[in-house]
Amino acid sequence: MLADKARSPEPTDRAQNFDVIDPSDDLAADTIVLAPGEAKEIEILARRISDCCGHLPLSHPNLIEAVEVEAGRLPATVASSLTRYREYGTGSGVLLLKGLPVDEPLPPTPEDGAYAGEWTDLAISTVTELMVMSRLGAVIAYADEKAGRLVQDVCPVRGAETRQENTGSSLLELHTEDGFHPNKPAFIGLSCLRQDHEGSALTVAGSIRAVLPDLPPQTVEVLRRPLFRIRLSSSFTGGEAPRYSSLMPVLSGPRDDPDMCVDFHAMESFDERGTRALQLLRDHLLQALIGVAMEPGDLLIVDNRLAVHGRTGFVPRHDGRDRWLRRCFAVTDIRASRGSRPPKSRVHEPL
Ligand SMILES: O=C(O)CCC(=O)C(=O)O
Ligand SMILES: [Fe+2]
Repeated sequence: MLADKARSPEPTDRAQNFDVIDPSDDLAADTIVLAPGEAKEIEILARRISDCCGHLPLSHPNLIEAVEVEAGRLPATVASSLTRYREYGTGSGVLLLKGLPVDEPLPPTPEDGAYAGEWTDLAISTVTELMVMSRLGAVIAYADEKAGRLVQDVCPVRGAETRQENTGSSLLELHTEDGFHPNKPAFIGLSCLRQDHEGSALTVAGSIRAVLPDLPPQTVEVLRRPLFRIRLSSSFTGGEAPRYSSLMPVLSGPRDDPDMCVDFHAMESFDERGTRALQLLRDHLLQALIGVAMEPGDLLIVDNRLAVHGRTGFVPRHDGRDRWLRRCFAVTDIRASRGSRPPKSRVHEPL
């Protein structure tokens, strides 16, 4: 549903909010709400993994294998919705699972953006996310980013408020995750451990499927040309001199159901038509954004080939109870990246 233009935020609000958001209606078709009994079943699977493999690091191949075996035992409703999502995607480009089991009591939200305890302290949510993502592909990470952790913390860090990274708390611009990476994730899982204090932060997403019919044909033609490049995220370069992807198109693949790779903060075109086409694509995506106020037990899975995502701004308090999501990536072809990973490792070597 489109927001009333008359209610569009004033320019000063733009640092915190996207113009068009409807948090509720549009996502109902792409939301699975688990019954308490199903959550319990998943919790039992997760405990089984922490019992057998709690002594292993999370990225150990034996642990990943055990996760994939248990993922085969997920409740049928969850498993079949994940199979359908993997095969066909959704119009919104996301799937939202609600009511997943969570760890209790929860430790304080990490102050520095990375949980310092053992993964077994958060065994239920960690293994649950890994099992779900394993039904969509092979879970992977990047050594360059977040210390190569398979399940990463997403929480506000003092001093990083305005950074275009998930450690920030002002508006996070729409982006394909790691769009500059030759082996970018196909799916991103964002699970919620703790909501922001005001319950106002929305994870937003916009799908090419939602906007393609309305994009002018000449804009689509420009977006299909390799006129664009993406600056590597500062989480990859660690603040060193900027590095860029090679030139790429924004849209690729079949004309009636293309893939999209775009980043409205870090992508540029040297061609004026490219710059205009990017702006028009963003305008259309803003009109089609869905927003989710992530609550504990939610897992939002973004199809990174179909949809961009971002986040509205929020105000952290740094009191140990700030917003806390956990992120996990999956690729559909693990063999494709074998040259960039050590043997048996799911963690990509630095770019
Ligand atoms: O904080 C959010 O809701 C999204 C953050 C994000 O884009 C990410 O972690 O990749
Ligand atoms: Fe992201």
